[in-house]
Amino acid sequence: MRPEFTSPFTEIDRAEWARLAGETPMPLTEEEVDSFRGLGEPLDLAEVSEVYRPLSRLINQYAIATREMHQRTRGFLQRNGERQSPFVIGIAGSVAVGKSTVARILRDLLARWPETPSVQLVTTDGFLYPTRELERRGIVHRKGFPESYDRRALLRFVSQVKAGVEEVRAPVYSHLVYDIVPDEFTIVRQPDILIVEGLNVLQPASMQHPLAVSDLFDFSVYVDARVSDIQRWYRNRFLHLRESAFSNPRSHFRRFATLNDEAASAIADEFWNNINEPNLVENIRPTRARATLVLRKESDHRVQKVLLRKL
Ligand SMILES: Nc1ncnc2c1ncn2[C@@H]1O[C@H](COP(=O)(O)OP(=O)(O)O)[C@@H](O)[C@H]1O
Ligand SMILES: CC(C)(COP(=O)(O)O)[C@@H](O)C(=O)NCCC(=O)O
Repeated sequence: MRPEFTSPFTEIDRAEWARLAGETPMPLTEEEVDSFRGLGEPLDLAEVSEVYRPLSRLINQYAIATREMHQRTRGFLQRNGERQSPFVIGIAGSVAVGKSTVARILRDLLARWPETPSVQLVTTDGFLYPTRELERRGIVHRKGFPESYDRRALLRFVSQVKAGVEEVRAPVYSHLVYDIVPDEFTIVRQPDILIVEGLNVLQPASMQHPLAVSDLFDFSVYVDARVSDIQRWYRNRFLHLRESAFSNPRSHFRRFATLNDEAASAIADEFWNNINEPNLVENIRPTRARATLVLRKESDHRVQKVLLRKL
């Protein structure tokens, strides 16, 4: 008889999860929470305290345990002088699900633990091919799909940080001009924790790419929500961006700044239906089961359920 399929995750509801913060202090002020909040997200102190404080405690436990495992391995190899390699966290999920907010909160909370004062955050958009190269490959309308990234460069970058290279540079993407910024870099200098945030960070290895960046993660988070909710968040954010980013004369989307709600919603839905939802369904969501932990958001953006990998 075939064994029953069992979920690799333990499910924890919000109330139980909130209790798991234990004695972890709640160090953030209202102003700090404001500064992490993404456009259109109702993040507040209660959300940080009940969802992200327990998560920061759990990741701290993983970081301590991983450090000990590395020490034991170095002891076994009789290479005790070697440097401790950073703990690497991946954060995945759809466009407009709020990954950047989760990443910014974790960067701040994790840096408050005495074991990991230096936490650096990098988003994978810097590893998108520049528009010129997307054009050459005929994939301009596939931005955000796995093939639109220089996966080798991303893997090289994370490998070098993990190997303890003193200074490693990541290219920078501008949402405003919708392209890579020439000669601008984020410099990563031997952090205790590196957070890598992006749509496709949990993609598995393949014949063509035998090692994936996800193979270098010590912990990963998938930010999850219903597709219909994410579409609504995407549309609302697009409407909001008309008054801010799109009004900037340098914005790639400046032609949308003067559209009324109806016309702008139609454009947002077109982007969603042609690019972002297919990418979510075909590439991103299938990687959810590979995460260490899934944060499940309800339609008000609040996390109501946490899934933690048990196998
Ligand atoms: N067209 C745009 N112009 C300016 N900022 C944008 C644009 N699209 C997205 N952003 C910003 O870029 C960041 C990343 O967005 P996204 O990739 O959708 O991930 P997420 O919403 O999961 O953080 C967010 O802070 C978002 O507000
Ligand atoms: C830049 C992105 C591909 C996300 O990059 P990430 O940092 O998640 O790798 C995405 O936010 C985006 O702009 N997608 C293009 C389609 C759109 O504008 O909706």
